[in-house]
Amino acid sequence: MSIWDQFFSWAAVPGHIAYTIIAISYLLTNIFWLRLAAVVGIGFEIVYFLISGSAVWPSIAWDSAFILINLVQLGILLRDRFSLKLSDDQKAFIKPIVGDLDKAQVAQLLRTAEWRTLPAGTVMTVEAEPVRELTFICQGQTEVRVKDQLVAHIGAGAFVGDVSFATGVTATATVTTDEAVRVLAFDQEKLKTLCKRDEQIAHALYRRIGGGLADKMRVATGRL
Ligand SMILES: Nc1ncnc2c1ncn2[C@@H]1O[C@@H]2COP(=O)(O)O[C@H]2[C@H]1O
Repeated sequence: MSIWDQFFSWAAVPGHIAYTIIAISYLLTNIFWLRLAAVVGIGFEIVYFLISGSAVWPSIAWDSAFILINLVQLGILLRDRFSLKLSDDQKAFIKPIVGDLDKAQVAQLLRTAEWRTLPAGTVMTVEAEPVRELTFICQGQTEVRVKDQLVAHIGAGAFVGDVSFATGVTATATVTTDEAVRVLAFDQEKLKTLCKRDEQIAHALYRRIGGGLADKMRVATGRL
């Protein structure tokens, strides 16, 4: 049989399906759908090996191992996805941070954080002291003081502690709540560990922090 006859034969159909799905999986950025596509694609590849009469047992054994690895990871992702229980308010608050992360990644991200309501007058960071948390303000207003001078007010949608999180330095300002403030407080250490493990989460978070710092700079220079 010529190469073309082989390529267009019925026996090659599962192979074409397998490699098309695997190629599509390379284009996916959502880890859940990527793994699912990989399992389906590799499954078709095994069928292809079996019906094409060229059962290559070492390849089938390796394919089975790849499917098993992906199924275990899919199980973990599904467990994380189902563990995510958020009110509509909470979903709206975190939307700017999580972007288009998978639900399982959002659940992992939220495991490093705590929802809190801080009463008026709460000191969130003290200038020149270490910062333990990266705090995202969901509702309410805070004041930012440097050397006891008021330099800014920051509110919903902004981070407090972003400079120390990104650079590892002590607090550049003292931040105090002006009123009751609803926050999502991330443990910096846990968050850094998660960012090392998952580049997509790190990318989404640092993009948001970068955008927030640019906004703060624009406000600060606009006042000059
Ligand atoms: N000029 C400013 N405008 C807005 N926010 C600021 C300003 N200076 C400091 N901050 C915030 O105050 C925080 C104090 O802790 P960090 O230095 O980690 O991160 C700082 C910023 O989140």
